[in-house]
Amino acid sequence: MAGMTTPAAQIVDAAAYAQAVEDAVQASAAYYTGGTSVLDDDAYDRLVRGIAAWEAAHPEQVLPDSPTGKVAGGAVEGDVPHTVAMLSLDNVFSPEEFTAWAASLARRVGHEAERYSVEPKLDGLAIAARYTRGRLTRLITRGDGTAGEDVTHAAGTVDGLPERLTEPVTVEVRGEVLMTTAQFEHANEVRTAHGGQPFANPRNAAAGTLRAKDRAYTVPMTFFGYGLLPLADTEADLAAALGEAAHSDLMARAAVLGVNTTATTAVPGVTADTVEAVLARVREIGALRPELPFGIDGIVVKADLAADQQAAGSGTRAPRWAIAYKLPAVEKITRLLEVEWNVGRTGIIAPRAVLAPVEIDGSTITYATLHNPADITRRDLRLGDHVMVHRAGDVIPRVEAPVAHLRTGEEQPIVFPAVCPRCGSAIDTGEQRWRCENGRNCHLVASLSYAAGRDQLDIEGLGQTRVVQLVEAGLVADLADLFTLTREQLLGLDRMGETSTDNLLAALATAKGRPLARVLCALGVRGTGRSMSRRIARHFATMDHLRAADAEAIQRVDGIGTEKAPSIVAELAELAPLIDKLVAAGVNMTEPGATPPAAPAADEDDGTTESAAAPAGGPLAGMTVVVTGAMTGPLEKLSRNEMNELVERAGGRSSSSVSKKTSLVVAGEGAGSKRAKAETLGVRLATPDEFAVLVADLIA
Ligand SMILES: NC(=O)c1ccc[n+]([C@@H]2O[C@H](COP(=O)([O-])OP(=O)(O)OC[C@H]3O[C@@H](n4cnc5c(N)ncnc54)[C@H](O)[C@@H]3O)[C@@H](O)[C@H]2O)c1
Ligand SMILES: [Zn+2]
Repeated sequence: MAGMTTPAAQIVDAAAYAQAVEDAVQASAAYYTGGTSVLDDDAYDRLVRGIAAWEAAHPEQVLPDSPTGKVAGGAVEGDVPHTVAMLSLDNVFSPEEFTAWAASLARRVGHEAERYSVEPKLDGLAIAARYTRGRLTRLITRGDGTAGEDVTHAAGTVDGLPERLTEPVTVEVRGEVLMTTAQFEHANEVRTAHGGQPFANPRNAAAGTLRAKDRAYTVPMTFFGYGLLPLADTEADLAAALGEAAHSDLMARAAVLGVNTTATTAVPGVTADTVEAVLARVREIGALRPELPFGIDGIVVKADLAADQQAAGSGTRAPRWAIAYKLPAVEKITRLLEVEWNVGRTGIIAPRAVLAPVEIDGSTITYATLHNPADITRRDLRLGDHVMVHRAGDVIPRVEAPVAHLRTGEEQPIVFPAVCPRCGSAIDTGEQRWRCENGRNCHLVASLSYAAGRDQLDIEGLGQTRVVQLVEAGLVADLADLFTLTREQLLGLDRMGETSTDNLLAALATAKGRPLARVLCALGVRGTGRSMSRRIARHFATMDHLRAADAEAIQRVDGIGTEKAPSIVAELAELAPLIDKLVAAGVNMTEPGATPPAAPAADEDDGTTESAAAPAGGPLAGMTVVVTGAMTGPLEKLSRNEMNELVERAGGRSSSSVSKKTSLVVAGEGAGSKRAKAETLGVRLATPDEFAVLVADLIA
């Protein structure tokens, strides 16, 4: 995440400068008040950088309305004066820029900052909550920094901002009001049900909702505190204590008072003693960002000690003792050109948005997921809409919502298919995700290619082209047909010589002996992927035991809940004829090394029985292992899936994320954030070679 400072907009003359100032002020006003800016953050930042560059070259022409150097770009006002100014933050975009900032802070303070506090930069809006003798009496927005707007009407709709503190103290709590992803989805659902336009993203939704009065409905938001300070009538001892406390102590104090803080999240505020430690934490928070249930746009680093903060002081726009380390923007506005309906290997018909190409965090995005038809309706999307597109990490990009006030009236409704776009069969619309009634047979090529893939039955020589050939020749109508192919049938195909025929037959014979976990995965039971298939196979040991299980018994498998269990039962029922056919063709239906679960005793029906199938011993017994980076040495040829299988064969549990519960991280070359996280958490690390020694008996 180095050096992605937004390039400046090019401003060529005074007229363009004046226009840019007007545009920026307008966008800012919309952004902070109603949540309807026509610019995404990147476009806004580019504009402001262009304005700043022009002003640096033409200092005598700076317009009084210019957004530079002002809180909220000077675009908002308020009438409730703040006790202490509520400022913005300056930004850095790279480790180098952060290091330079830390050095400049050291020069101001006279020594290096004693300690830093490192917190996520929550992407909502700042608010001051005043408590009088423990009761919430006033809510005020940041406004222009000196005075804000009274939004006390929102009290009671913000989770984490209690109406009463646990102690009868008089204090001001500052923090961010935002909508979690779930709250945002809910807000748009409620809003569109009331005939309103959906909000483009959670931040806009929070801004619009906080200021709205007298709405027919309320939608919840969430508060995270990041400041605690005295008010004019705060008791003197408490006022003095708050003024001298380190930021980290104030946060602990806020939590004790009952205020929500980042301590409750996957990215709690921490302290760090050195610039290196700060940067390590920045990397960790950046890596966790795609998984967080709320938006963050960076990391805030503060001098932790009150003395250091006082020595550094504040400017008019931002304090000098804190800095925002910005992460790349994950949202851009672009146009929705078309919606495609694609049939997947299990017959699911999924809508996909075709977008005007847009660059987000270094990648050009042209497609985004639209989930399902109900989701399209809920978001009130139309063809031709400007849409906010979200993309974080490796997660598939998604359309958040239309930027509804940019509509021209030319937008067209999205037409849902009446029949399967692939085979013309009827569509089962009974569930959120629509499905072709032809099921797995609709897109047979996709389902067979998947089943033959490396992490499933691993049938060498059976690539997509060959699958198409077999299907078109009418030799294969389902997965089981593969295993009854004859030499003559194969030799009759184009480009199939003696050697390739023998090789394919040998590969099919090998595939018949794969463990149950691989067979389950190849069947493509909806709602189960590779690791879930392994857990199910280990738990039940044989297909017969699995097929005999009801929803309750399936719920005993780690990670299967009340929702998933019945759908797995239904899937297995649907697959029964195919499974019978596979058995008849001689395909293995057992999991080596696993033992079937004992019938539950009459007195233990609490559903918490541990899997009896896990091998009792093994070199990794009781350990949770994460594999990251490229494998080398004896493990070089193993895919990530095969590494996870190896971990489980050795009695361990494989996991993809590092936490305090992780026992071991196998870190190969190129391991990044997971290794960093293991190091900060003190989790044991092993190289691929060291790990190979540990499990030597299993890889012979
Ligand atoms: N799209 C638009 O039209 C538009 C218009 C104006 C501004 N913006 C965006 O807003 C940003 C600038 O806004 P800003 O002045 O609010 O500043 P900022 O968002 O860069 O930083 C200051 C704010 O960070 C927040 N914050 C979150 N977590 C915090 C923590 N742990 N500690 C302290 N503060 C924390 C506070 O609300 C604080 O006011 C830019 O990124 C810009 O792109 C966009
Ligand atoms: Zn179909």
